Amino acid sequence: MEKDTSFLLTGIKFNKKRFAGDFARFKKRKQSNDDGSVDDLSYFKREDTEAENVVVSVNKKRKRKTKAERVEGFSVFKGSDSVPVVINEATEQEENNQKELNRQNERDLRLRKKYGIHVSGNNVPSPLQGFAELSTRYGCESYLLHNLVKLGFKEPTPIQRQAIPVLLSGRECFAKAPTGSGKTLAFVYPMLMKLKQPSKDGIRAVILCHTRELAAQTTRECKKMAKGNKFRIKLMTKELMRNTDFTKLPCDILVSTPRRLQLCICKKKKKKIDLSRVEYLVLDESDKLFERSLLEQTDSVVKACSNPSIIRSLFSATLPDFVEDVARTVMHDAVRVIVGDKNAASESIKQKLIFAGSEEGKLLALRQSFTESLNPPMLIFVQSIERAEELYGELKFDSIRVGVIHSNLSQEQRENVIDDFRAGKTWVLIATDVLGRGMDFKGVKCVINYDFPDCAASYIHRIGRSGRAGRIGEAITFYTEDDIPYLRNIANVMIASGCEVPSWLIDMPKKKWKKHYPRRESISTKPKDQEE
Ligand SMILES: Nc1ncnc2c1ncn2[C@@H]1O[C@H](COP(=O)(O)OP(=O)(O)OP(=O)(O)O)[C@@H](O)[C@H]1O
Repeated sequence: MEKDTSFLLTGIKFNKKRFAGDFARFKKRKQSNDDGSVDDLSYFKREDTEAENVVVSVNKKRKRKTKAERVEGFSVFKGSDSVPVVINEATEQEENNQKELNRQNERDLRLRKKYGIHVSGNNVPSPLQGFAELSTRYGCESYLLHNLVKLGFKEPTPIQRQAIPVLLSGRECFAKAPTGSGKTLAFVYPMLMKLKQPSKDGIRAVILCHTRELAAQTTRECKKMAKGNKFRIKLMTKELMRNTDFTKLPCDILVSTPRRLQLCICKKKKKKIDLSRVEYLVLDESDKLFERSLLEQTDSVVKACSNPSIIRSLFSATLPDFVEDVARTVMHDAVRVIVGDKNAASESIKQKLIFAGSEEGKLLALRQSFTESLNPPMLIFVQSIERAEELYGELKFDSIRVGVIHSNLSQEQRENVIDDFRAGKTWVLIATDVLGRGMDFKGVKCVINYDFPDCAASYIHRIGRSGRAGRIGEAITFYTEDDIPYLRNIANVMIASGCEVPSWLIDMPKKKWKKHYPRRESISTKPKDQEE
């Protein structure tokens, strides 16, 4: 990674667009300084006079009251000492404004408390009371409101209530909200509102997702929300990468993985992608994008988005301290929005831990749970590609419609597996962590962590594939002797999400959780001497 990335530098550039008022004042001072004209002096004089008048207005307040007459809302002063009239009016106005501001602040506090929204930052915009405010407060176009109705969304979710106004007011934002709580809409909707119309100015918005599957899903969601407008919303596919002259690509919003976009940034001069006009950049699953495996690629993209007025936002269901630190240092006047407890999973998921003893025990427990109550669609997570194939090999001969997905499959195979699962052709999908984040399979009722997750964040995201959009979900996590030292970390998440946890688990010593991928015996019911 380069040392002085623009991600670091753009954070401290002066945003002329956002601070247009200040910029104009500054420019005026500077101009007058340059030519030393009278304008220069009058600028300061005007300020001085105002200050003087404020003092006068305070001193003469009582006197003026008796001399004032009200004519259609204007105060008219008789006599020569009527100069401070405007100031007095202004003071009253200021007091009223302050009172209204206080009332608004109280309303905001109540609303935030009701929905578990925590914010920090300067002058955080009020949360939305309902979707109707998008129109009354922000002049949202009717096609967008119409799309909300078509999608059946009646009320904004807590993250939408707060993050949408933040982004609409042109502020950068880093946000954490539970899995399945509608973060996609929280960043896509304000983006569409701000972009207003398609334009020929090149790519104006970029959404980065950590996997192709999530990028494809986000593109689809984006198109659904933009229906009725002619925005060109493109998914960066292999084909697009290979065959496109990006200088001619009609595109308003681009959704991509960091890897693919980085390759297009590095292309030969003529055909390389230009991100210098990007006005909105979203890093979805931002903590994943900042992990070592993706950091360099993510950084290249952020750096290429060099527009000084860019609005960047980071979203995830987990927000580790290091991401907060990055956000605080590099983002400009950002607002932090946290919904719920910082280390909690979605509260609509019933979480269970099952001691399986050994690897063999896990397979028995899984088959047992299928015979007792198979509750499809269901996701089963394992820790490696190899183990995903092994488990698939075991289950495909059972009378269950089972599929498997991991990063060794071709893109087409991955797409087919996802389509089959969405269409109900497969009931149980075995997956590695490639599917652990962001994917929205509405009906998933149960997630099984066949292999213990490698960290608390991965646990929160995996089980968050169930219990989405307020639905009830169930998460079962198998553990063996190898996993016991890490149980306490899961217990912490369970407690934070309001689940009951046995007291012996709470009494366990805390262990710093490095990546936990123990070597496990292969998944097989074949007697050991028959294994190849
Ligand atoms: N206001 C709303 N009312 C009802 N459903 C909604 C609303 N907003 C979004 N949804 C639905 O909620 C589901 C989850 O949304 P989304 O995928 O954006 O969640 P997320 O917070 O990004 O989850 P994750 O952290 O797992 O990525 C989707 O099916 C979406 O259509």
